[in-house]
Amino acid sequence: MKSQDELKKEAGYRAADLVEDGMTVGLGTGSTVRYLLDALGERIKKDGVHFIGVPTSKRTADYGRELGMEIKSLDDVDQIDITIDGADEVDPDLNGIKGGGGAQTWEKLVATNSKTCAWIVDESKVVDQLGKFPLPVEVLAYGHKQLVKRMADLGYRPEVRLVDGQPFETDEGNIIIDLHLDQIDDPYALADKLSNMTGVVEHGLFLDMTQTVVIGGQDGTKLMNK
Ligand SMILES: O=C[C@H](O)[C@H](O)[C@H](O)COP(=O)(O)O
Repeated sequence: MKSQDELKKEAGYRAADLVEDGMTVGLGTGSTVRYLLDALGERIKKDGVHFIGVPTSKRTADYGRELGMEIKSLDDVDQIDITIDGADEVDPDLNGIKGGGGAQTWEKLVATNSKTCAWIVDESKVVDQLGKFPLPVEVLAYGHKQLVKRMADLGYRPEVRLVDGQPFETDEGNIIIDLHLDQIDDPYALADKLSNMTGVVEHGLFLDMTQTVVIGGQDGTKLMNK
């Protein structure tokens, strides 16, 4: 039986084949994406493939540069051909939850400016209904305690994400509130509600944003297409 990490690696390496010479590529964030970056780094060294990488976090930008990639900010490119990113949960409609690493705001910005998107996941992340994974919401630090109260009143079971007892800080200097919802019956309605809450920067519901999911599984790597 392969470990979850091996399945992430297989998905990441398979998705690296989606990148073609000369492309501008949105580079996601997380442990699965790290394998994608490794695979792309190998293609740069072995085949001399050249592409421009648009990172979705400082971590990805740093690691991409280390591997010899040309890295540009979203503001310095005209368009992105494909974005490849991880996900925390994916449902049969290819909607998903992202932000387990706190990077969902840049991830959504890069994804919405891409011609096409692909997610790379291990099979444990494919679910019938979204919501078991706590939904990450990036919020401004100022006033976040009031926002936590409002979310609690709405029954969202909010929890400020902590690292070593201190609030986790995103690349934009904001805070993450994780919502322990258990199940999300209407992701579109919830997305609207969260987007309309003052103080919310971006939530981790990614709806109708990806066309392909590359799934690393015990029986091999499979593709789900919209
Ligand atoms: O903020 C982080 C991202 O949305 C990640 O892509 C997501 O959390 C999946 O991460 P991993 O590949 O580490 O499970």
